[in-house]
Amino acid sequence: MEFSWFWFTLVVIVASSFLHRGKYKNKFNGGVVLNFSYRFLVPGYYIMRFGLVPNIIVSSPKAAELFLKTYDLVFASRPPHQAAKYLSWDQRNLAYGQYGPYWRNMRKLCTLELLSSLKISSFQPMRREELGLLIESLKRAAQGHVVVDLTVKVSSLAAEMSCRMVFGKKYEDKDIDERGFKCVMQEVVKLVAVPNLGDYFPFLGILDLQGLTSKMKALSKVFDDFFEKVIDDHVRDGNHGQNKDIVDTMMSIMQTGQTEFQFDHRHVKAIMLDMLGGSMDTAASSTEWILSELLKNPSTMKKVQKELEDVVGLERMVEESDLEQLTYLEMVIKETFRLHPVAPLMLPHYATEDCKVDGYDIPKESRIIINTYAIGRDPSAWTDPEKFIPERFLGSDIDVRGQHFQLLPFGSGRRGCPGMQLGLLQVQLIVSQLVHCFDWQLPNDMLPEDLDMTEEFGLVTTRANHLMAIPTFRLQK
Ligand code: HEM
Repeated sequence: MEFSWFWFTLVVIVASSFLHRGKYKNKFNGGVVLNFSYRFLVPGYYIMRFGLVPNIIVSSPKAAELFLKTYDLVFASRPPHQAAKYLSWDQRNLAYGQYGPYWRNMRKLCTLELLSSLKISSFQPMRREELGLLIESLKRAAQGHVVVDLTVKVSSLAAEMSCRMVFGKKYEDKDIDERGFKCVMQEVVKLVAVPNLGDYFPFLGILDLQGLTSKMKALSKVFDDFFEKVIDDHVRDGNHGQNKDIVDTMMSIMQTGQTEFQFDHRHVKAIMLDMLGGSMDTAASSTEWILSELLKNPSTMKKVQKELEDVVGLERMVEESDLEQLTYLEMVIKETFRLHPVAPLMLPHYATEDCKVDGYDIPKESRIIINTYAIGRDPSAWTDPEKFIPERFLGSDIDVRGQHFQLLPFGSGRRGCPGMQLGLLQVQLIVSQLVHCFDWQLPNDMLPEDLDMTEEFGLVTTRANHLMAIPTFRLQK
């Protein structure tokens, strides 16, 4: 049998959790959870020692509210992390930045300058153009009654939209590395998610037993070279007036020195990776899960299409201005986020001081893992939690913006996703356009109930198998 570092690491970490079991047994109500799959964790909250690091697994809405709202300030940091060190220019980015004045300033800069409503609207023509190109290619597939790999199509669309938003243009795959842009990005997401012995036994970090650090260093060099080239291109081409991409905006900020903190090439590069990492896989995977649920539930698909017919009509394509009227689609999206949160364990939070939560001691330096997958399926919060029922949101005020702790696809509190508005917009737009322009049929006469919904676990949870379907164009023009 082939030796796997992944399983070896998990075994070592679990074994070490046994050794420390006694220490925390009386401190917290859960004892040690031995099942690693986020699917089976029991609602509530548990302490589990991975290596030398205490981990709190939060898997009920009530517990999530305590950690993300009541004591948000104590848990608003990120743990030290090998991947963050090498892949974020020494934690200069937002996603893995430690809580403090630097992170607060950077967060303000991202929210106000890079991800504001104004900035998001400025990319509207680009989104329309990229989606238009996809629709044209699907129309050709529809004419030939060809099976389409929706996983590939949607992830390419998300990647191109992200590149144009961040860099202002599409780079060719070979510009970054012979493996291609998407592949290199996926490697980052994978490396960040792999359990790393160095994170749980810091004294082992230097030995790099799994070879992860050397991979990270190599990848970081690839990104560093590529991002320097992007910066050079922007310096050479000058800024693009009203149509500034994200790099243009950051370069202006850097050149005018308007920040109250140091902001140089390293910061620009770290934020570039955040924006790409934050927007590419999340939007693609959310879209893929929504389409999967619609294909699996044809009556729901019909209702979404009927709503689109009523709001948009069959004479034209969907415009962004139509989206707020698509209330049934909104329920479908919420229901899919509940069952398939794309970041099922979010990003880890970190206790910056000892804290008593609900009467239990949480030691300083604990990692807090919010299990949104378990929360979305918590039977005390949801009736028939395993069933896909968008109508459950009819007349309910539960939304996805972090105020309702039973549904947290974007997190909540200080660390909640700053790209939520953009992410939601992209997902609503792509899904509505695809189901408005086309009827979809599963290949090989597959029945909807036979569609495989197996997940592939990672920082972002994708389908284990690609989603394949045959389109038929349904608009009158
Ligand atoms: C459907 C799309 C998206 C989903 C489901 C999603 C989900 C999330 C989640 C769950 C977190 C972690 C929250 C926490 O740890 O408390 C997060 C953080 C983050 N997201 Fe998103 N996201 C999406 C789109 C985006 C987009 C479009 C961007 C930027 C262009 C983005 C940038 C970020 C960043 C920078 C963070 C780290 C924030 C921090 O640590 O302060 N995300 N996202």
